[in-house]
Amino acid sequence: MVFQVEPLEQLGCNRHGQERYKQRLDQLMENNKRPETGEGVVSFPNGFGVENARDNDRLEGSNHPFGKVSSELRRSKKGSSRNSFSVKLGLPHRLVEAEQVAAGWPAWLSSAAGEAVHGWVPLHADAYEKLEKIGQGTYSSVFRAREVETGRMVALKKVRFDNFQPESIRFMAREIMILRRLDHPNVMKLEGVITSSISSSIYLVFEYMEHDLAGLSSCPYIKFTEAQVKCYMKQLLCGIEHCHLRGVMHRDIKASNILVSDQGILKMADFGLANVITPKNRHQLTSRVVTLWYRPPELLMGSTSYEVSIDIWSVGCVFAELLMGRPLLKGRTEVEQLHKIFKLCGSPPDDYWKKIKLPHSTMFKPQHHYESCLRERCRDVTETAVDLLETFLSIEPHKRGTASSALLSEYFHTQPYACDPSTLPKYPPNKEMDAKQRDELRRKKIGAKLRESGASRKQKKTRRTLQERSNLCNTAQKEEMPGDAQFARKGNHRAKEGAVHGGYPHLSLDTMSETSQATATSQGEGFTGPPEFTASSSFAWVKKRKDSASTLSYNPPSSRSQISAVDSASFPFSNNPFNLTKEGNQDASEGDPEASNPLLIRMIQNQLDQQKSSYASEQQEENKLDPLEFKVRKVHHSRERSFDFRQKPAATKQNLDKVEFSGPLISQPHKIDELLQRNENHIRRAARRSRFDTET
Ligand SMILES: Nc1ncnc2c1ncn2[C@@H]1O[C@H](COP(=O)(O)OP(=O)(O)OP(=O)(O)O)[C@@H](O)[C@H]1O
Repeated sequence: MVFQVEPLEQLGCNRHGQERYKQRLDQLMENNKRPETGEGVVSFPNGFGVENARDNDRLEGSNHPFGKVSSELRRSKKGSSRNSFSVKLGLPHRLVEAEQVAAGWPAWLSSAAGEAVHGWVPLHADAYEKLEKIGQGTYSSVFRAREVETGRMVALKKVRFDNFQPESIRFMAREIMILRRLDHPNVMKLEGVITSSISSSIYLVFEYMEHDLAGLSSCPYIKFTEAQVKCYMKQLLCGIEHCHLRGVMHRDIKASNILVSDQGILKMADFGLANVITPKNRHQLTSRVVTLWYRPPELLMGSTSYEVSIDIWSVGCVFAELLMGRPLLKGRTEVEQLHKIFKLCGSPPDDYWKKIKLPHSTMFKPQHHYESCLRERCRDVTETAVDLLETFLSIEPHKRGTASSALLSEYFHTQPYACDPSTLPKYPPNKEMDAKQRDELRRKKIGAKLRESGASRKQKKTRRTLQERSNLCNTAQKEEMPGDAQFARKGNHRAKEGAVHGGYPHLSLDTMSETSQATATSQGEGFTGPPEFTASSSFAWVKKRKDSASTLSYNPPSSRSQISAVDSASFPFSNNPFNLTKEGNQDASEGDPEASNPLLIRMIQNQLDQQKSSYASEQQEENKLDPLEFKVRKVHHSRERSFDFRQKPAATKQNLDKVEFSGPLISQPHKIDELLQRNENHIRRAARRSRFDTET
């Protein structure tokens, strides 16, 4: 039997992984000695990670410890992409699966995403001591852990699966494959994958990073010097340059996805939305990528044929955040985001609108031309920095330059130069999550002050009532589930997590009073999104929701909706069929004109519909080209995205299941968010279905 394996350097294994891998190979060779010679046979295909002829040549000629690349096998790579894994290995798919299962991979993983773990052996959970939770993403929870053997800290990203649907497994597989393709000091390295043949979960193992740029830049007592900003930007651009040169578009660059170690080393993380583009595989892409505040105008206008320049726009937003200490463009909806962009960067000239071939683009053309006010807004920033920022934030993608050209810009070649990462201060733990926690504490303090002053006697009464009910329900819970201590513990644990999340308090009965009050007092800049109702709270929630629903309903901060109303009202569209001017919306002066104009809602719906169909066609197109391109893209709406309707009380879910194509006049400003969110959920579901239809 011939075992085809990847050269270790292509696999990106760490030292321990490599040792384990070698041991495994020895074992395989031992078990498969040729009877006549007693020799084990291992050869190298041109497998995953070998991207070009230079790599192949290097490998073919090399005296690799395990053998040589077979040219024949390299040629066989041209087989159909769906079967490429087996073809590459020169083995029937079943045998490859069997081999992976023998190596310790669960069968479900091997059959759905064998290519991602090809050549690796799983790491063992008992090699790590899991510590506290340090991050929460849409599809994952991240934990700090200690490698038992070395005491080294690592981050374990636990990936959530949707009932083991192959698509959600492959979704994770794509992230793994992209991470394995990258190898750069400023890109997070995947060290291995923890799973076992009996386990139903998967952990990705990464080097532990103490901070992220969102947490650091929002910290009130941290003000970066110019040399420090240059140091971070230089590292970020080097990481991005590497990704782009390897054909990887990140598609979710934002301050919280840029991690920084205590040694000042910056690494790009979270490749969950990344995609590989090569001149050969140019196909339609989805425009529903990149977190709203960092999303470039062409995506907001529905482009499906964008390039790596979308990442450069996001880099510009991160750059501004580092310079100013707060996010630059904080839109609540796509329309508002685009409006903010035009107001800041200037609206594009007429010939831009003629040239661009974007669906509905003329709908977004402002009636009045906006001059850029970026320089005015960056009054305290040096000339070279604004020049670079202006380049990054060019409305026209080709004017943004590249990561390489940015690294050559004046900014990095004038004093003060970028400082050395090792000279950066050692900050206390500061992640986006910590910033949220700070926000939450601040809100609680304000709430406490209000209570003390007796200003919110009514609130106090409700809280007391809720607390009493909560106690009652806790008793009921205990009574109904005798001995189910684990359940109760889990509930408490989730509640604690909720408190840590700041903006997304998980409601469970024992914290209900606290979180509802936090929601009620969460006004002002710290808009962090509506509360999330967890499964752990559903038991008591079902019992009590009638009574407490009014207290627990979500009210977005009034200040934000006011800002939005002012901004949007002053944003006249040229093709103004909706009369979206200040005057035209005077009736709705209390709310967001977007929210109060059913025609605009329809316009947004049109855009969403269009995106939905382009998304579906992208999926079909991607499925044709690469069987592993399958995932439902995460729809990022900055902090709104934890709004999970599935976990809403049943009574409201019914209503929420309806799609509103042309809703009635909506008076509350926050309704537009719900409407958009609801429609997006429908789009996601529809896209999932369409992908399933294509796959089955
Ligand atoms: N290597 C690491 N070291 C320390 N913290 C990490 C590491 N990787 C991730 N985190 C933390 O966990 C959070 C979530 O991780 P990540 O962004 O990879 O997950 P995700 O599910 O893809 O999230 P999102 O929904 O934001 O895209 C990060 O914002 C970060 O704070």
